[in-house]
Amino acid sequence: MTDVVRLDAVSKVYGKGQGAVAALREVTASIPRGTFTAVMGPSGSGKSTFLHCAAGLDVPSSGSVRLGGTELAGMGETELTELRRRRVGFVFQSFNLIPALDVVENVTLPLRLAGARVDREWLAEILRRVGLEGRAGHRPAQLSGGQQQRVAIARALVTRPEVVFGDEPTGALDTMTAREVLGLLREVVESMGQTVVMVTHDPVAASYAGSVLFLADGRIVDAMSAPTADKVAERMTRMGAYA
Ligand SMILES: Nc1ncnc2c1ncn2[C@@H]1O[C@H](COP(=O)(O)OP(=O)(O)OP(=O)(O)O)[C@@H](O)[C@H]1O
Repeated sequence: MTDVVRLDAVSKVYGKGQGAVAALREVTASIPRGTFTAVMGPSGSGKSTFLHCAAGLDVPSSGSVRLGGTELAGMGETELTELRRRRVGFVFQSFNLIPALDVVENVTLPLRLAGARVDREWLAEILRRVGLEGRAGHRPAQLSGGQQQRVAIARALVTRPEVVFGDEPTGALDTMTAREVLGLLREVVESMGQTVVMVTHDPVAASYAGSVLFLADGRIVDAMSAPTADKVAERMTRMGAYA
């Protein structure tokens, strides 16, 4: 399997001198194509920093990040913006939809920002897959939280990105809706071959992934394949995450 994302000895230090915080310490990790990976760890362990460095949203202090074989180190802000727009999809906790735009306009926004044409067949297919075919003309305020997150997932998929990053994508949803959205993320991995990397606090959410990376104090301290919610919760407890 080819790696879509590869981090080699990535460190990230925030601040300088006495106030410096090492958020990542020499992290090496690879995410194979077509896999669903959850990133877990106690609060402050570096999960968001990992995601931001892997996605080109933040620049590591040292080390190498490669996305689909492209080295990110040394890229300027314009190049990174272009890369994020065309090759990466994002799903955030807070949906981040534009209230004045309807479903189709929100979903196709990344294409329009990138100056790319909208493939109507692909758009229809994505809307069908996320279960929004009847909602194309609705505004975000006319949709439930789960439906809004489905719009965000469709928007993340529309550019056919190499990887979709999720930052607590189910953090704002109730349990049932969260499970539906997690099921959908797993479905886009299994049936579309999409690669998904998701930061979560929730062992149940992590159990939808094919594997889990555990971060503690800026380091990857463990990995688990075929995770179950119980096994993940037990591992987190041993890390002192719930102390
Ligand atoms: N912009 C910043 N400036 C200074 N310190 C930062 C900054 N961003 C993160 N940190 C610090 O880096 C460390 C890792 O933060 P990060 O947000 O990656 O952890 P996390 O595991 O995602 O935490 P949480 O689960 O609470 O969201 C923490 O000690 C945090 O305080």
